[in-house]
Amino acid sequence: MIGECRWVFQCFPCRHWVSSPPLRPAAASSPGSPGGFSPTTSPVLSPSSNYALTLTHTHIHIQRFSSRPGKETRLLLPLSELVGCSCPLSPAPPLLVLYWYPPGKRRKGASRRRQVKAFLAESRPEAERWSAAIQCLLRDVPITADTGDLLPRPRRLLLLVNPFSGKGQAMQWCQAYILPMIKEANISYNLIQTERRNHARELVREISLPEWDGIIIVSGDGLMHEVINGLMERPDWEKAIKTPLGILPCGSGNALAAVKKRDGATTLLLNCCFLLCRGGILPLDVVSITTSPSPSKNSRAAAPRRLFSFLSVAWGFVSDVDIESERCVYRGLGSARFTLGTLVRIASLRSYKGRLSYMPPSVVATSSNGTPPPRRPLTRSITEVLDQNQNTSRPRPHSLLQHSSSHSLPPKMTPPSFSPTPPSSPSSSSPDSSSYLAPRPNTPNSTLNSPSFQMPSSSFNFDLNEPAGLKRNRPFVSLPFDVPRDDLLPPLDQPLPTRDWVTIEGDFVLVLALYQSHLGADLHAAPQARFDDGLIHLTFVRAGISRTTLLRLFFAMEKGTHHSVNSPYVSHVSCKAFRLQPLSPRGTLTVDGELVPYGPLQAQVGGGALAIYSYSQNIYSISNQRNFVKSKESGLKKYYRGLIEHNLWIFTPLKCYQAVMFTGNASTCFMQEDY
Ligand SMILES: Nc1ncnc2c1ncn2[C@@H]1O[C@H](COP(=O)(O)OP(=O)(O)OP(=O)(O)O)[C@@H](O)[C@H]1O
Repeated sequence: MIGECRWVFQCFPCRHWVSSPPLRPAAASSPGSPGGFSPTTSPVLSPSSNYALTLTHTHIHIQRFSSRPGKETRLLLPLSELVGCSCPLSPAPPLLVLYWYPPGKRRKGASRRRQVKAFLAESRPEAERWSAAIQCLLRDVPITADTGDLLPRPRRLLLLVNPFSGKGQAMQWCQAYILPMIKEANISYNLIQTERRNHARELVREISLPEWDGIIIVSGDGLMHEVINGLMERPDWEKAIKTPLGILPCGSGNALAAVKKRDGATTLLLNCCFLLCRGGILPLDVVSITTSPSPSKNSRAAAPRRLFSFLSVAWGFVSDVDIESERCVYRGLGSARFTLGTLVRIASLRSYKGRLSYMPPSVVATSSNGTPPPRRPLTRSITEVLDQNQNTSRPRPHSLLQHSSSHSLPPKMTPPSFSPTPPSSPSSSSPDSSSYLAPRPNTPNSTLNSPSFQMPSSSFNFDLNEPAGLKRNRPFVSLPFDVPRDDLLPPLDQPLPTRDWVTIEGDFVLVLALYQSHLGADLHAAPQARFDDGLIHLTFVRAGISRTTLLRLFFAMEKGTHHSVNSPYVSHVSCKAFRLQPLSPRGTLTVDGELVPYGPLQAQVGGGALAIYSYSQNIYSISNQRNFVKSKESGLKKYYRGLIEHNLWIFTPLKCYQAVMFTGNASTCFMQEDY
């Protein structure tokens, strides 16, 4: 690509430039130019401030010449750290202005630092050609002879700002960080402040989507949830859901935007804004959720509700903390509200009766031609296991459903006992029933053999058969448009299939289904999760866990090391679909942190069929690139050698600039006045 444009940008060998006559300083400092250079900030031309610039696919190579031999300096400016460039309009001098955001030093709270470098070109067309070439490289557009004329149009983004998210600083942060960077990246935008709950949802239901290259949520995860559901409520949902969405984190949880624990709030924001400007887009799983009907007098509303989720379903401890800490008194604390809420809830720990069923991923693994393989006949292996169990003198399971009370920790258990046959109905799980399923730690589709799993207290039955639920034959929820059906799930009020499902019943402290790696900026709750891995990552904690272990679990979750917390009460499994049936009369259920009607709920991951595209990028790759540039090898020589050896460096000088570099102060001042 770069090779093609050699003739566009005349190539001068460095020797030629060095011998060229000295530059005239007047043009750059002419008073009254839009740049607004004041006499104090005028660039001072001196032989020591002459630069040669070279553009490659990956870097801008800046060489500073000196009249004293051996005093030349070089700077490699990775394009991956550049947010954009510009060429101020006439009558400003012919400048090439680069907006550079190198990552901060590796210490807590370090942020990208904004640096502006401005170079004076020989003529305006040259400065414009440089600017066009750099913009093309930043947007992965091939450089051609017409590059200057055929620059892709600037991206247009719709920014939706919730002024009340987090500590209520979203608009302030917009002005201070987001809008300046977006302008520097040559992005045009419309900013709308939401006025009420569901405002964003209504907006995205109505807007003309082709006008926008993306919708950016400047808020917490709640607004993202609204936007996704607004898109899914459109008649053209299939196309609408492909609209790139981005989140610039200004909420208190900021799970989707979370990248690194050590990032402070504004650091995270700057990193996300930078990635947004660079436009990396990744697919993101969407999970289809069916909840119980809202408790409403309206009979039409008495059908199960369908909604779409990008982050989590929580029941028990996690949803309690989330909802309780939303009170005004906690709000001002920002993300610390979750820490305080956790401590308060641990002090008064509750447990809830319920039944959790899930379908392990192996059941729906697709064959090479894309069709699901025939389901494995699990019943056979169950029978085998049951036969084995009948021959052993194992104790019978002792259900806790009778003697544990909701909203309180169960009393000390009597030793567990096990029974060989599965329960056929919820009532059969009583201790008096003789039909129990023996725990089967090694059944093929069970995750009981996962390292994190150990047989817990006697409070759970493991059941691959459907525990009969309510058999009312209510018609399934009618959807506004033909949104995709859940192919792995029957309607919520009908029993689950009798095979392929694992069911756990008993007292839970929490059930958390997460499809992203983070539950909050500092809760790395599913470290194995990837944006589009097509999996739901379930964590459930059973009653009986001590407060200390629970606290240890949450502390470990901050670093994502909680899978190594060894407790028989804690389990981590992955699945494609799950159903949760709370049996305690009261409790809270949240989807993406938003309260949903309390009652049975089921979910299925959309996989490739239902994926939104999120403006995000693996930030690690960017930092790795930087590490490579600043690798332990010191000195540019070694770096060049490394690049050449790795075939990454294409040294194609486009133009050796006769340029003036402003001092740090002058260029900063220029940029501030330019806004
Ligand atoms: N102008 C508004 N006034 C009141 N509520 C709003 C407004 N705009 C959006 N909302 C609602 O506020 C709720 C919380 O917003 P959001 O999730 O974005 O912030 P947060 O709760 O601080 O962040 P997080 O979800 O990351 O903890 C959402 O349910 C959203 O629907």
